[in-house]
Amino acid sequence: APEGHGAQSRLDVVQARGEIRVCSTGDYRPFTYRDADGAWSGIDIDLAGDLARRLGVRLQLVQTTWKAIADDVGRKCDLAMGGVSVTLDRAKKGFYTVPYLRDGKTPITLCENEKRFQTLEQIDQPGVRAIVNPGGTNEQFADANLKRATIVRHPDNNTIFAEILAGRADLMITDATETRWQAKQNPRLCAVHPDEPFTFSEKAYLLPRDVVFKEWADQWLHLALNDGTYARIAKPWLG
Ligand SMILES: O=C(O)C(=O)C[C@]1(C(=O)O)C=C[C@@H](O)C=C1
Repeated sequence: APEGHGAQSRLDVVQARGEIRVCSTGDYRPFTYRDADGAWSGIDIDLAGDLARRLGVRLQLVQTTWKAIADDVGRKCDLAMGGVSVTLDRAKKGFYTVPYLRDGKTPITLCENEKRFQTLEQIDQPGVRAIVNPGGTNEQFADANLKRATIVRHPDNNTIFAEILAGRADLMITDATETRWQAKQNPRLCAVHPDEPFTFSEKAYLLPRDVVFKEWADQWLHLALNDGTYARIAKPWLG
């Protein structure tokens, strides 16, 4: 049957096409990164490779943004991978696989300021500049929790940490996994209590509303989590 046939699962569409299209933002290390030459890397890029291999199709990565990601799934691509948090709003538009990683929001700041920004009350003060990337759960968290501090919206998540290093922002509140990675790359940046973040969240892959496709993706991810594939792929990124 041709692509788009109503009763057909996307699982069949992808196999008939011989290619799976995976949306990713490419701006969120260590999950997904796209360099200036367009080359992709990251935990979820490697896992997308494993998924395609085990499904027996080619992998095509498709550029998306945090604002557009939930709408692009099912239109521009078959699923989205790359540090996507489970949110109940996105779950109204699509399905998620089982989760594969636990995370939560925590601050990252210059090491010399680490003691000043331990609690939300310390951070939410006049004169404190909290920088945030728009479109995802970081912005939602900042809008919901920062009433007195200044929220600096910075469109490019790849240069956001340089803004803190340059002194144009005091801190960012983002996922603990990202704060650990960025602090490792930049010795002047410190992750603030990344093992005790302010929130609980989980990472999973976002799919269209298609139970047959979700069933296969869940079985693949469950297997990868339990047969050593996930551990092997995540090790160089998560340490
Ligand atoms: O929106 C999500 O699901 C994310 O987890 C992505 C998100 C965000 O929350 O904005 C998380 C951390 C990165 O700094 C960039 C994007």
